[in-house]
Amino acid sequence: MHFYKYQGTGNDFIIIDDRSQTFQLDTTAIAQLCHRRFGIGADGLMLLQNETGYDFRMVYFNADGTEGTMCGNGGRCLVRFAADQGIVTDKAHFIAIDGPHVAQISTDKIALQMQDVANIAQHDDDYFTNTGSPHVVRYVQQVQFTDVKNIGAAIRYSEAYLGQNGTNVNFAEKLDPQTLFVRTYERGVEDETYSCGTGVTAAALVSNATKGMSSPIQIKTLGGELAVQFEGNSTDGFTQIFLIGPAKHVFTGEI
Ligand SMILES: N[C@H](CCC[C@H](N)C(=O)O)C(=O)O
Repeated sequence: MHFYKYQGTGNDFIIIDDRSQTFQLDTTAIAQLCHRRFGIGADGLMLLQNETGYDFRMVYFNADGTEGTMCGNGGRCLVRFAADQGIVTDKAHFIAIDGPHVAQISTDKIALQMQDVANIAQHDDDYFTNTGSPHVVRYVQQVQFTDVKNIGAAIRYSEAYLGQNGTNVNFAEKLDPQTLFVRTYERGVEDETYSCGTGVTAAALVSNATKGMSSPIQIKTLGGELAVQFEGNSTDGFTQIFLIGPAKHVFTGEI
């Protein structure tokens, strides 16, 4: 089986061209491929499939082999892959688990439109929203010293979020009026990743609602820089949300 490895701000993915729709691996086999010691190593695995009326369909599996909800960095990487394969040129229109998406393609960046976000909930000092995947946003003083893995896991498995199969957890620090530093514990990877697209999108929208930050918001992650652009506000809802940043081919291989 031929595979491609891509990364977007250090969130890394195995991509398989499944336009022939012959992919058959089960949860255990996908988890094995994503394993960093026994496999290729990745935060997730994606399939690019054909879909009538769209340029392609995005199918996304987490590193544990389970099918995930929307993945923003994965979406950006799959758009870059589609461009590299000649499936799209400067624009992409695809369908993912949370519905249709458009993306604009340039040499160094992919700007991916995310689903509209109607509301943000507050749970004690934390905020919760769904940007295609469920996300908690917690503000901390010095995010570089936060124990993301252990505190993230405690929130992810806490009673409050069991109902929606757990949640991803973002720790955010406002660095200046336009910039956030965000670190994310990812459900399905069950560890911190270098960056999470739906997560930084959630952190940006929550920061508009609670910290008065306006669009575009620059985001620093362990894997690099992203930007989130949007219209609207938490009262009327957010629309025209774009996640913008680099997405790159790393290598190609054969299993
Ligand atoms: N890394 C992804 C999010 C994956 C969400 C997944 N962990 C889940 O909750 O199913 C991103 O860039 O948006």
